[in-house]
Amino acid sequence: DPHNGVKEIATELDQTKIKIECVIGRGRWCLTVCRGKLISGKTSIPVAVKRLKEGASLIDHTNFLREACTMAQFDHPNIIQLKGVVTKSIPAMIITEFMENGSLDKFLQGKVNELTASRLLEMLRGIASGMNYLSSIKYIHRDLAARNILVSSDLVCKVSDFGLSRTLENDPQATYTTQGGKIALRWTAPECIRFRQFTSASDVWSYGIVMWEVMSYGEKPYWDMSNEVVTEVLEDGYRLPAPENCPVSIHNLMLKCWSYEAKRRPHPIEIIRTLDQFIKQPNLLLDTKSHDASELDRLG
Ligand SMILES: NC(=O)c1cccc(Nc2nccc(Nc3c(Cl)ccc4c3OCO4)n2)c1
Repeated sequence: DPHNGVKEIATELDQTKIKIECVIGRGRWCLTVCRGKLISGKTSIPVAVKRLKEGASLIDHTNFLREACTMAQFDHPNIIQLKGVVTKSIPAMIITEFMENGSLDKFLQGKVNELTASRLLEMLRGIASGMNYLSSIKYIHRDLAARNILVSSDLVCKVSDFGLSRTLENDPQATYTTQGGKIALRWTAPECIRFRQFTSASDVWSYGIVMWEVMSYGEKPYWDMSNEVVTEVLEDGYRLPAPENCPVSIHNLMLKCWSYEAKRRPHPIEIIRTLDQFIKQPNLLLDTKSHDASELDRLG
């Protein structure tokens, strides 16, 4: 029961120590995300504050506290860090570290000439490390997507939006399946769509889509193809093509994540090792076709 669990595992903060500066995001009518400061003695730290408005339903309140309980259990540099909660006064608040660059999908859009392939791989490596941590503690995210990754001022990527994972209720990309479940279809493995079989291996499929989003600088997976056509062509073996200037070996890793059989997809630790090799030896990224020194420069 998140109403009791949150008291046991999350730090209750004094709401007088939280100074709200501005609204930076809005969810459902009852949820806002603000930038603020958490005051501790003579110092203060920048925080993000998710607030649940008075009058929110019991379901909204339960999901809100469930998200706090979930985040309170995590401790990893690539998972959003919970600083504490306010539950003893209204509005209820979840306070986390502040991620200056916001969501990864929006951050990447318009940065084609600013971020080198090497920088993109570092970001992907961080997300894979966060996913590996979740897999190691048997936590299935169910909604890995660039919109649910946050970016710090020094471009560290952190997995976030956990309260939604159980229900996907608030994800605007989530639609209802014919069986009545709610999923973000373009990021979801076939076995989840067909049988609701969510596993760490289906998170790896979603990670492959995140790889494609990152290497295409925030392009929408499958562009304007309808959900029905996406489902159909995936069953026929179609997979997203390599984004422009994406090294063949990176696209090959995406394709492995999109193996139809879950057991054939790479384990997160394999993904980390592969990305580490590419980061340490960019020459491994040189495609099979002929290239010149400028290709290495472009890869950064
Ligand atoms: N448009 C934006 O949302 C935005 C823009 C710029 C910076 C941040 N930054 C940012 N940093 C950290 C967290 C969040 N959002 C968030 C999440 Cl995702 C889950 C739970 C929770 C949150 O804040 C407190 O509790 N955001 C968010």
